[in-house]
Amino acid sequence: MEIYKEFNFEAAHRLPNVPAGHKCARLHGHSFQVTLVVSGPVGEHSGWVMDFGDIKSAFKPVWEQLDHHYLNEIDGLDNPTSENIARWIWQQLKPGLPELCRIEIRETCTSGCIYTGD
Ligand SMILES: Nc1nc2c(c(=O)[nH]1)N=C([C@H](O)[C@H](O)COP(=O)(O)OP(=O)(O)OP(=O)(O)O)CN2
Ligand SMILES: [Zn+2]
Repeated sequence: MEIYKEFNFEAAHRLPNVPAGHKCARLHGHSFQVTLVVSGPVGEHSGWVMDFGDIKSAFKPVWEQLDHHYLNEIDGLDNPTSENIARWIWQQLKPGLPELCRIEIRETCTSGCIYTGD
């Protein structure tokens, strides 16, 4: 079964590799939304795949690096597209949360990406 936990972080970024004149080359900010999906069997006694609180605890040190930061300054995020943010979060989180199976990033109400670690 899959379970998920949703998070928000506020951050600024600019995209350095967009074509000349692209609006996203300018410094701007988003209220990013992150959904972390974890997969596993439902425990016979616990009745859950994992405590939602354990997902929150695992993400906390990663979230602290992102929230109210200028993403381009973070090591590994010099081109902070949604896709690269998802991959970066995956790299930070997967070793300590092996049950992680999907990350969804929403940059705006209409834009985002889904990453499954491929
Ligand atoms: N594949 C990607 N495309 C774009 C990314 C990205 O991370 N991956 N990022 C941006 C910008 O950061 C931009 O802030 C968000 O893009 P966009 O959806 O164009 O934002 P709008 O709110 O202006 O969208 P509208 O629906 O057109 O109002 C750009 N592209
Ligand atoms: Zn943006």
